[in-house]
Amino acid sequence: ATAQDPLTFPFHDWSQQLSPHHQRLREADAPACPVVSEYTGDRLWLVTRYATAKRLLEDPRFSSTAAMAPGAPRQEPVELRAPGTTGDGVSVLREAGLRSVFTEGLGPRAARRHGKWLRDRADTLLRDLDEHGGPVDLAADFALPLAAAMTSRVLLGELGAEEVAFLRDRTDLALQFCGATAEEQRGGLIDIHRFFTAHARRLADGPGDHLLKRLAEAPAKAGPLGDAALSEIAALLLIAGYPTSSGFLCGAVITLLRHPDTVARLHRDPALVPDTVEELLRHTPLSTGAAKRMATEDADIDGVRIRAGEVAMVSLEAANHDPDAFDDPDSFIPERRGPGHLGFGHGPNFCPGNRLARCLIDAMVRAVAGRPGLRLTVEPGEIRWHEGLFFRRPKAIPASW
Ligand code: HEM
Ligand SMILES: CC[C@@H]1NC(=O)[C@H](Cc2c[nH]c3ccccc23)NC1=O
Repeated sequence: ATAQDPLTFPFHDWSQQLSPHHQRLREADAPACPVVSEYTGDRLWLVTRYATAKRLLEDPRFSSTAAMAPGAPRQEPVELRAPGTTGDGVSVLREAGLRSVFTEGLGPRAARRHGKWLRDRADTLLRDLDEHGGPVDLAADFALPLAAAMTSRVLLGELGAEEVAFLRDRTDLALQFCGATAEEQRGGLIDIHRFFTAHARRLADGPGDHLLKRLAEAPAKAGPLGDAALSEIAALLLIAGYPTSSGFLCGAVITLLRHPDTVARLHRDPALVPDTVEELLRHTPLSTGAAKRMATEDADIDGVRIRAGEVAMVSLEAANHDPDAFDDPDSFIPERRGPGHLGFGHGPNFCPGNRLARCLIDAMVRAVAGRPGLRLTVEPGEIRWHEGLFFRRPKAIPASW
């Protein structure tokens, strides 16, 4: 690939097998390589090296908000914004002066508050499967219900099973590279916006102590949140919190079951759980796209000139498998020492849900380690994946004891 004949992006690596392009680009002489969006024709830069990724993500000249603005060069087929919305819930929170309520509601105290019932729920789901016996699908019957329970009780308030199914279907439709027309994808975004226009206030006023309620009740700068802002924020909690945690949890279950020796060690020594959670976040690929930042002025990244208005993307999965940062990167080694992973990004847009996400993954790991002997009943390469999703998710995880 050269600047005259750049690679198209994304690389269509819908399973946990990263595209060989990532390694090729990491080893290329340029720390940022030109790619072209397969869907928009936009020219974009792609960073795959760990060191360059960190420098770019902490550089204030590169803005995530600017990369989301209408008309910005983009990787995705359609702009992630329903008509009549800003499509930028993070800025809606900031302008309402609610960033601190938001990060507090996702912070260590919230993770401790929810940790107990999350562990109980993970354990109950797995125990019921164990007692039921026979082959199980650890996606539909374990990981997805656990991620849905977290999304409902911690983020959005008591969603019914059919509401969860509707929202999962709509986010899958909206957040994919291929598999739907642009019109259908815009329809998915509109359906999500319509759902929260109709239900955000009811959810906020409903039972439970969830983040949407705390945000609706917080004294905001310009008075309490209006319905439009509340529904944008609810859509942000869904889009940022649900396809990510459900896809990641499924992927992490597969990574764990591919390493039964680690599961056996965790059963003997639960002190290894936190390191296992971090190594799952480094090793398990989630996004098939990349974190994007627009240069707000001409900037030089490790010798590559990125001009103002151009968009540079970081493949966090490629960076997390960079051999210059992690020895033997494709091996799953919970005890490994080394730099921090980029599974939650890095810099000003570091995932504000990271504590809660770690708590969810921890609950899953403890439940699986509590019932050793659970194993995949298919080869990892035979697992089928939802093709085209921004956030990888398997169609099923066939397993048995
Ligand atoms: C395993 C689960 C999760 C993973 C792996 C994950 C990972 C990430 C990553 C890598 C980013 C940075 C994207 C970028 O740099 O452009 C991010 C951003 C974000 N995440 Fe998470 N996330 C997870 C769960 C959650 C949850 C449960 C929430 C709760 C609402 C959440 C809320 C957000 C928000 C609001 C942002 C945007 C932050 C900003 O742009 O300033 N995430 N997440
Ligand atoms: C259009 C493609 C889509 N656009 C994004 O900005 C995110 C950035 C990102 C990378 N890993 C994550 C994990 C959780 C939440 C967000 C991200 N990735 C995408 O694939």
